[in-house]
Amino acid sequence: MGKLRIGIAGLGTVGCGTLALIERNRALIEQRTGQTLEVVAVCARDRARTRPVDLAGMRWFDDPKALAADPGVDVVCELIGGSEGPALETVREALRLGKPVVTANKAMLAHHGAELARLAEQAGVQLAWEAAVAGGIPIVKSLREGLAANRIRRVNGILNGTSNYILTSMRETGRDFETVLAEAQALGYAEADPSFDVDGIDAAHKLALLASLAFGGRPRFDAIHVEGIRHVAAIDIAFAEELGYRIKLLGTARMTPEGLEQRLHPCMVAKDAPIAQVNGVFNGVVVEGEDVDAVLHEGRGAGAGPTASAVVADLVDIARGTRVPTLGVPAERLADHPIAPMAAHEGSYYIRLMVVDRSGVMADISAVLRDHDVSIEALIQRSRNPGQAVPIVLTSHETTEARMTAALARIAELEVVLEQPRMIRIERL
Ligand SMILES: NC(=O)c1ccc[n+]([C@@H]2O[C@H](COP(=O)([O-])OP(=O)(O)OC[C@H]3O[C@@H](n4cnc5c(N)ncnc54)[C@H](O)[C@@H]3O)[C@@H](O)[C@H]2O)c1
Ligand SMILES: N[C@@H](CCO)C(=O)O
Ligand code: NA
Repeated sequence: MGKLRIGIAGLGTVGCGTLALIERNRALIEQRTGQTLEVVAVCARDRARTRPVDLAGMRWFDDPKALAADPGVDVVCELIGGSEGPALETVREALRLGKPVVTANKAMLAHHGAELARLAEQAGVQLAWEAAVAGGIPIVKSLREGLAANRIRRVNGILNGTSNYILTSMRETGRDFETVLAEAQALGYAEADPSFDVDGIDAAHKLALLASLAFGGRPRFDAIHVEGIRHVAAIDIAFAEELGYRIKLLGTARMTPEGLEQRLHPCMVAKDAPIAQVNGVFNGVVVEGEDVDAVLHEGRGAGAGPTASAVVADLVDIARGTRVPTLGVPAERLADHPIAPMAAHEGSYYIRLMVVDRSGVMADISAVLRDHDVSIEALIQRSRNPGQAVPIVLTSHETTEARMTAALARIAELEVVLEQPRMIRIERL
């Protein structure tokens, strides 16, 4: 039986999960590939650390580039993380030496995907990255292979397990943001720097990659409008519930007459929309193809097991000799699409204002909205607390982002408005 000799760089949540899965499903994988997957070399920062896996018989490296260069390693798993530095150097080195690479590193691919795809294709080897987007959901395979016949209309996704876990837990248990974030970190869901999770950066990395697969362009992280969940307050979660919505950190990519629209921000989605039922660490991605129509993908988006499932599936592909262009089209044929400006976005909005409770306030606010041609769909102003701060919540009919942001800037200047207005876009799915 043939043997695939694997080097694993990075022995954290994903690296140890991968080692454990290869060990546990050895016989199954041999049956499916006709090959033995054998981890022969490993690398991490701290050799002395206690780990939940047995490293006996594996060569140890302190330097991941040296692991990549080991002549006894046929395929390199980069499970270190970070868009630059050791992860990127290790992948470049492996590809330069003509070795296939498996990575879970969406940050690196969002910034250097086109260059690395070119290197892999020049070397004639696979650069596989199923684990980088939506953990255990085979979304890369789905878009790149299963839906390859379709012109894609739109991709919508909950792409960060940590922030979905936080939003779900805040809604269901009323616990505060910091407590739930600490729990997600302890469960191995969060990035090394958790602000990547809560500020939307991690999900935007993934959106750039899905948009690349869906529309055949080079990944453009810099072109994404990104907002995280720090400003989503318990009061907004409660008002959303009352209005028939759930708040989700959602990524959207679609082609518009102005160019490729890519945005990643909290959204209100109808409570009964399938994506509104995607809770906790689960991710959900809806791909709309012209021929297939909407395809919903759902599964665990983070954690050792689901992520290792994707890493090992990529190793199975490599053992089988599968050859697919890294980003779905050959690297030299990746397009450079024009980017639709966020100001051109059209949609409905939820607005929350904290105002002084006194007569004439509503008239002032309505006048500004009227002057900016923004029409109100619904309004909630319930509590009476004369002279004190009270919330006013309104939802708008369809308008443009340009009109809404101009109106909000003006509203923020009104003397009766006590805090920065809060705005959450409403997404119709
Ligand atoms: N944790 C998840 O649920 C998850 C899911 C999907 C993708 N990812 C991605 O997988 C990668 C790894 O994530 P993780 O959660 O396992 O991280 P982690 O922090 O648990 O582990 C990182 C590992 O890399 C090692 N490392 C760091 N710098 C190094 C260096 N200079 N040289 C050698 N080793 C070094 C560390 O020692 C550690 O063993 C990241 O790209 C992450 O974005 C993580
Ligand atoms: N930190 C990421 C890991 C999976 O990519 C998340 O929470 O989704
Ligand atoms: Na995946």
